[in-house]
Amino acid sequence: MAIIQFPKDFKWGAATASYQIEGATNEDGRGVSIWDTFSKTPGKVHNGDTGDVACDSYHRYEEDVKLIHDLGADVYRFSVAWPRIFPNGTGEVNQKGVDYYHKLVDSLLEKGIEPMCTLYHWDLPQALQDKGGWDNRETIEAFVQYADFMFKEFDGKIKKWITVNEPWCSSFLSNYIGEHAPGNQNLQLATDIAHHLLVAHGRAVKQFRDSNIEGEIGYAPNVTWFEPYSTKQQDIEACNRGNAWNLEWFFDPVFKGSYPSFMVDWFKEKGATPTILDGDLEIISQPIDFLGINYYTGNVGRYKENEGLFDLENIDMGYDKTDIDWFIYPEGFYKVLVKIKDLYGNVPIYITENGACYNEEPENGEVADHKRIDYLKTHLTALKRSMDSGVNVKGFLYWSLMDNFEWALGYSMRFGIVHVNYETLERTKKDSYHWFGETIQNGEFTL
Ligand SMILES: CCOCCOc1ccc(-c2cn(C[C@@H]3NC[C@@H](O)[C@H]3O)nn2)cc1
Repeated sequence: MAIIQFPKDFKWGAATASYQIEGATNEDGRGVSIWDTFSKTPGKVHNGDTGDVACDSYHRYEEDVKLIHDLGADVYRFSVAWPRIFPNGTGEVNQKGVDYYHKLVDSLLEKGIEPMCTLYHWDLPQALQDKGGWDNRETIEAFVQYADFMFKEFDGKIKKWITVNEPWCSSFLSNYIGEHAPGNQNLQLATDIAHHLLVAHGRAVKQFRDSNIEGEIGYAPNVTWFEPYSTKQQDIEACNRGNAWNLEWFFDPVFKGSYPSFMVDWFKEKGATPTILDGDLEIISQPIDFLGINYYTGNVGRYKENEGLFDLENIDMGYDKTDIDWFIYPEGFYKVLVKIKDLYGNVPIYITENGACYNEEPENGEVADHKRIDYLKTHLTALKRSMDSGVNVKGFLYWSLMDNFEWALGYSMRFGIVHVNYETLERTKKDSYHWFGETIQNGEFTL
């Protein structure tokens, strides 16, 4: 039996996001977000689910902070709903929204839990979307105003800031694939939105530096891993393209100040070129203090002409899948982290999301989610392998603290280590919660 041990100063925690857990979408002056609009559009979200109630964390945050404390977490990652602060995206501040986040943050600090705050986790004010959303560069200005307000309002309380969560999801998944809000399907639009999200990130980092705010700032891109089916150059190059859509496309501009040329050429062939203004890449490549990494799944890929955007087909190798139909592929977690180190050096990394979807319900007040424990064991082992290979990982935040609104899949998919009964809103600690808590306490686990 192998023991997997983590450094004594390794930070452990869990993550959530505003639209997925808060509810109270029409309370205390909150403005409408694009996910309120999208979830209320027939056919967009499973079962017509919306975030109107979600986990009702807006009213139950003290109970949730106790769950985080009882877990033994060092850090809690949450996101701020931009429309709670600026209901119209810009202009007048909604003090009741600000007050809510002070109560949440104060409750965390009182229990010795470090808040890690994501500024943009997809709930863009609808008022900004009505003016073009992230396709309109004015939204960048609005984001900088929002970020600047939050930096100064919470200076000294929040010391780990994340500008943008998973820009690939907010650009390509939301505006090319069309599965997330606002649901466009246009590659040029998505490419420009991806660029504007990166500019917004860089502008917020510069504002943070210029304002001498205490703490650290980064962003949290999502990554996946395509392992070439064979050593054939076509398979290797197809997988490189698939990986680069999440990796190099969103990392090169930040760490190298340029887009990856092999992908620029590929997108050009597909009719899409990012609209870059003078100074954009200089702004985007503002140095960051840490990198958030979100990893869930990977797979084996093979070249197939005209398959998808990258002539890349997924091969079903028969790997086990979670209940959201994603392959369980911890090897990919190890490989993508080593590739990040090799490409971008040793920037401090926090795993800001990693988790498994399993939909067990409580029986006699318990949830025997042992497959989620197995997922955690294999992925934490892959993570430690990367650390032993020199990757500078500082912490791990499980996605998610509790079951919540899983975007287009609504409440049908459960990632939580705490079960939520959406009828009663009762929380039930799952077996994985207890296993994770022991791992945090011991700083190790046995494979
Ligand atoms: C090629 C076709 O693809 C169609 C679907 O493509 C994807 C890709 C990725 C996702 C996805 C969902 N999550 C979990 C969330 N991360 C942030 C947090 O809010 C979690 O709820 N991460 N990635 C969904 C769909």
